[in-house]
Amino acid sequence: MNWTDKTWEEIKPIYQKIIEMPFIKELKNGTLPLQKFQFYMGQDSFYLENFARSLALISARAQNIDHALQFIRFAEGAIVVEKALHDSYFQEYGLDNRGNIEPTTHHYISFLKSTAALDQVEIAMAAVLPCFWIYQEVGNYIYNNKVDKNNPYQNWINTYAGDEFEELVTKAKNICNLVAENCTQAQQQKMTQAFVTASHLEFMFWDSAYNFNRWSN
Ligand SMILES: Cc1ncc(C[n+]2csc(CCO)c2C)c(N)n1
Repeated sequence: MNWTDKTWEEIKPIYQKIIEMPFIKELKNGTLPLQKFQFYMGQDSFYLENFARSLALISARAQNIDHALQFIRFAEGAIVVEKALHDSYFQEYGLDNRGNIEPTTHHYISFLKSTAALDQVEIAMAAVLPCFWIYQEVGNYIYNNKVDKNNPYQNWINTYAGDEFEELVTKAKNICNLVAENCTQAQQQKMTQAFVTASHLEFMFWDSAYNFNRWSN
């Protein structure tokens, strides 16, 4: 079994918890209160900016020039998604500014940036993979189980459904499998641990938006 298939097995319980969480259920049904989505969008703007910085760092540290090219393209993609938030979705969903970096966002972006800067680059590649892969799975889940044609969040949901995004995720997975082949068992385990941590943080990111977790409430 390749590294990605093995690793997905590890996070299946986390993924299941994500699919069942109220944020995702209500996003799928179109009943998510607007304020919770606004909180999420504001935090996601910080996340995307710093996710892109982490990807650019990974690109700079990648040993293989094709991987460097791919990661710098991922970084560009994340900045483009952030710009789409600021330039169109903020207005569409009535948000005038992104607010402050709240605890879970702070935790997640600190984890990504420190991993990208200080850990072995293969571990950093594993740490950013759940961002792609979980969104693809959740996007497909929402798309395949949609209930209401007039979901107010449909435009945003569409960002993560579709073939173009799927291609991106396949590229990210393939790179992880290729680099894992040249890692020792111990290094592969560290890659898996980074993937699991990021998956927990993906759960927390939605959960914290649903509960408006702030430094001070
Ligand atoms: C907390 C959080 N995690 C993952 C994504 C998804 N995502 C953001 S950018 C990108 C790839 C673009 O190169 C993907 C898949 C998100 N929006 N917010």
